[in-house]
Amino acid sequence: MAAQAGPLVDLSIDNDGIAILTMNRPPVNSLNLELLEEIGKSLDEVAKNKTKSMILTSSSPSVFSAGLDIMEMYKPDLKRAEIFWTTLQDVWIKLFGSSYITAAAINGHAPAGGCLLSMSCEYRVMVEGKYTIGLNETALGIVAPTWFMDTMCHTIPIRQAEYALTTARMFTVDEALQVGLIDESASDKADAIDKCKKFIRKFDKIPSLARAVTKQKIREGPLVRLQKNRQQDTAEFLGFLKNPKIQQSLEMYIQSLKQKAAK
Ligand SMILES: CCCCCCCCCCCC/C=C/CC(=O)SCCNC(=O)CCNC(=O)[C@H](O)C(C)(C)COP(=O)(O)OP(=O)(O)OC[C@H]1O[C@@H](n2cnc3c(N)ncnc32)[C@H](O)[C@@H]1OP(=O)(O)O
Repeated sequence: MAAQAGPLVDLSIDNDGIAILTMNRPPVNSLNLELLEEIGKSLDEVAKNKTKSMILTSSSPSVFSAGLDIMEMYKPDLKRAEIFWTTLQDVWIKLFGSSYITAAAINGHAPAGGCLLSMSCEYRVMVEGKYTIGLNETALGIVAPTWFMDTMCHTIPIRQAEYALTTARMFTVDEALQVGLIDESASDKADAIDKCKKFIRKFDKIPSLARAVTKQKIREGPLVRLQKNRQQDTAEFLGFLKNPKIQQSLEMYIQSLKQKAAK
């Protein structure tokens, strides 16, 4: 993978007071420990500055995020893997549980962890094109953690979520729109950001405390479930990494990605 140039995230505040958080880890914004740490710090910054809303997007022209960095899971140093996993949990808790308004301008592919980040926002606009979005873990021979599943069940009907999760379904933009996995499509990134801003402006006349408490209450179930089971969730992840069959599946998957990239 190409060497990193520049910061892993960019956090800017526009004239309307909306924070734009841009992931910037070329080539595909795969979520390694350092990127997750930077996303976490930016989410803290947005919360601390009492910014009213945030739009999550990517600097890549074709990938929102490729999900978790497979190299964090392949033959890992277990101490780092533990920190990696707890950092991912923290990012999800901060984003899914945030009191400020969140929207994702999905300007490219959003598999697995990329889909999770976007589903953790309150609104999703995806750029039209040959991009796909979904939780594809079972195709890799791995099982999405319960909180990934909860997040999907919070986004689309449970029957559709079960079908999508078990079949590792990657949705096209039109299919995602039809099932409600995304809320709108857009012609390009600028249009996606505009549409996210239009969503954010819907709250101009809604008292912010009432909005925030309502959001937190409706999201309470999945959040409490992870908070109560964090250690077990981490232990399951580490146990999974120690399983030779899983390591073999990951190795084959990495090879297939590399072969595809070399074509
Ligand atoms: C059995 C019971 C167990 C019970 C307990 C379970 C508990 C454990 C839970 C564990 C859960 C773990 C959860 C994981 C969630 C994830 O997020 S896994 C990651 C899944 N992601 C993917 O599958 C995406 C793979 N990537 C792609 O499909 C494509 O790259 C793309 C569509 C995103 C973009 O395509 P394109 O623009 O054509 O780029 P490429 O040429 O494919 O890639 C460029 C470059 O990037 C490397 N790469 C791509 N994705 C990743 C990644 N996710 N991680 C690391 N690296 C990645 C790719 O290999 C290329 O590298 P090189 O240039 O060849 O070096």
